[in-house]
Amino acid sequence: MSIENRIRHVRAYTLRGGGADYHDQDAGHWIDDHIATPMSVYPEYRQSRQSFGLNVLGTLVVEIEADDGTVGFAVTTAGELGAFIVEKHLARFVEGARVTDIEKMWDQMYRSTLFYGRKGVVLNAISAVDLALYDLLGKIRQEPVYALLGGPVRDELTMYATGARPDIAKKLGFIGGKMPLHHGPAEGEEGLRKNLEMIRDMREKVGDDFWLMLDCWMSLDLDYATRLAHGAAEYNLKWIEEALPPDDYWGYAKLKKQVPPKMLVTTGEHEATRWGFKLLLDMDCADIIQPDVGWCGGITELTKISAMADANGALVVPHGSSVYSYHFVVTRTNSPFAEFLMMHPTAEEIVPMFSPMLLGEPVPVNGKLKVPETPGFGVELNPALEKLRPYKH
Ligand SMILES: C[C@H](O)[C@H](O)CC(=O)C(=O)O
Ligand SMILES: [Mg+2]
Repeated sequence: MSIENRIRHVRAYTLRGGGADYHDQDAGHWIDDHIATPMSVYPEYRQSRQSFGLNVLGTLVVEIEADDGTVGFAVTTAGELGAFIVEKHLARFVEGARVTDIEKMWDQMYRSTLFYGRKGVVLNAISAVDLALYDLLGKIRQEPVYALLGGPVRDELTMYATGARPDIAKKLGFIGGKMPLHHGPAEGEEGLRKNLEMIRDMREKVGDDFWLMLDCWMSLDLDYATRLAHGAAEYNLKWIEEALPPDDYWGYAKLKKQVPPKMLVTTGEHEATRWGFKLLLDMDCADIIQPDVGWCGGITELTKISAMADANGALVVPHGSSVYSYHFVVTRTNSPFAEFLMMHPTAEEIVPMFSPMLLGEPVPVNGKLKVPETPGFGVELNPALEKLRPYKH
């Protein structure tokens, strides 16, 4: 095997049922239980995020095969739309290229999609190709991706858990627990009271020394977010996450100035590319930025985002992203811990974040995660799942 290997073929598939589209869960899951969203202004869309289409996309799987038969792959949220973009547009910049030339492929994918891309599904699709290229290069070089990124700066990752049960997360050894917010501004003062009551109740359950955080999933306005933050200070809330819509950079800049001392403002999971994150950083919108590695542009873009954040004194704690986050976080001092999304329906047990799609996906043990040393990202696509290939080029 040689780094002179060239890419023979790119294939894009779709899969349903959890996995990279982790919101695509069965009824009754904590992740779809009256969570505050930008759609909560409409009473008919308050109870379920699936009711307004949160799970419409499904998972995109990108496979990239080198001329020696080695196959790298990656998954993200982008479904059939992403499969079209990869097969009909992006594949041309990848097939025939040297497996090492990831920077050039990324640049061509990004520049060629500017007229309809820049963020959203197009960046999800570019991310999946980028991650599959890293997986392929790691497999060809017989090295884990973290070794391609300069090597680890720590032996294992410290993890916090996102889910409905921080009290159980504490028992499982996590460093902290992040809860979803349930009521948005349209649910008035009673909703605000219920939100604060939930934090108070959880603080009582977990005691003083455990981190408690709140994920607001873009649902608030500046006034409500400020009042919520000040109300939650009494319960020592560590951070308030994604309080405002992602385009409201001005609101985030004000919120960061208005929150109580010591409370952190975090955001960025729905942001993409170095330019999007440059706005967040230049405008001093957040203490911690949270790029999703499968949505922000992949590892190639995350290295740039991370360097910029480091120079601005901001931490980078990627949103979700499973192995794609773990391999990155272990290589960066300004990413001191990582997120684990509790995908068990009641958040009471640990199941792999992208379950059931990946084989070999690592999970935290006593709140610590060891990143696999196996080549590439160290996982395989579960062959028991029936994947579709809706477009062929
Ligand atoms: C729990 C949140 O609403 C969302 O589903 C996940 C998320 O934003 C996060 O993990 O962060
Ligand atoms: Mg979040």
